[in-house]
Amino acid sequence: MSDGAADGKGVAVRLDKVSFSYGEALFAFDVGFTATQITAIMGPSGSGKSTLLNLVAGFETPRSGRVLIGTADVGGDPPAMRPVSMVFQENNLFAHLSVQQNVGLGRSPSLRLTEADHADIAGALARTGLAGKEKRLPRELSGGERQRVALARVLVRDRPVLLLDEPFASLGPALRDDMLDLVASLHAERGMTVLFVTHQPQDARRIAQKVVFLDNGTIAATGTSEDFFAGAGPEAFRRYIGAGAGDALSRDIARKRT
Ligand SMILES: Nc1ncnc2c1ncn2[C@@H]1O[C@H](COP(=O)(O)OP(=O)(O)OP(=O)(O)O)[C@@H](O)[C@H]1O
Repeated sequence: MSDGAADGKGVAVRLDKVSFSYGEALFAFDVGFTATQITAIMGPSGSGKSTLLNLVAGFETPRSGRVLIGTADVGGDPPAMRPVSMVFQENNLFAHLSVQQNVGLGRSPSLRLTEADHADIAGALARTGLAGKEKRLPRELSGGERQRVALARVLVRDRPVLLLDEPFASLGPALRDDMLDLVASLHAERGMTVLFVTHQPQDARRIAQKVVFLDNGTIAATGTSEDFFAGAGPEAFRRYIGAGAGDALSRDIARKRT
């Protein structure tokens, strides 16, 4: 792991004048993410949300600029060395490994696990509501349970930065709320810095303190989620979430304040 980014408690993440391209598609990111907060990353399809996460995770390398996690420039570190965990919309698990083994990978890529590791894995499985399902294969789980396994692995990996790339987008609304509440409570316990890509305004409002809004490969606006969802965010953001959604969210906030 890189210097300046201890396990556990979240550390700030900064993309310092980062430029990147996929052929014609250009990206310019200059943005900071506050330590120990949850920031929702929103924006139209193709605006660069996953690209931004991939630059932080190390799956992509900036053409110029620096990626800072804590005080460390991690630009030269491969993904496995970076102090981050990542959960995608799907395919987070190895199909041929049991739940317990998939979680164990968060501690040891070779699955050489100590008694203490096994105890931590059991604790993480219990914490995410998976006790009793240790021996199952991913195909023997529901979509929500598979994402719980991914979150259990995040717990045993215990890195200070968590990257979530639309992890619950394929789940129904009630289950999505359960999963978001689980993320919020894990965040309250561990205090990691969370970058949460979502298209769902209500999901961002439910758990995020900040919003970063992307448009066309750049950071179009940043602010608190309260301001964004109370209508003080930029016009482009209001257009993106739709006037109706914005009004409903404003009413919701007004109700909560009284
Ligand atoms: N591996 C790749 N090779 C070439 N182009 C890519 C690659 N990954 C993404 N792109 C392009 O880069 C742009 C940004 O993609 P990205 O996945 O970051 O957007 P996004 O905001 O996450 O979109 P969505 O909301 O649809 O998931 C898109 O135009 C996309 O086609």
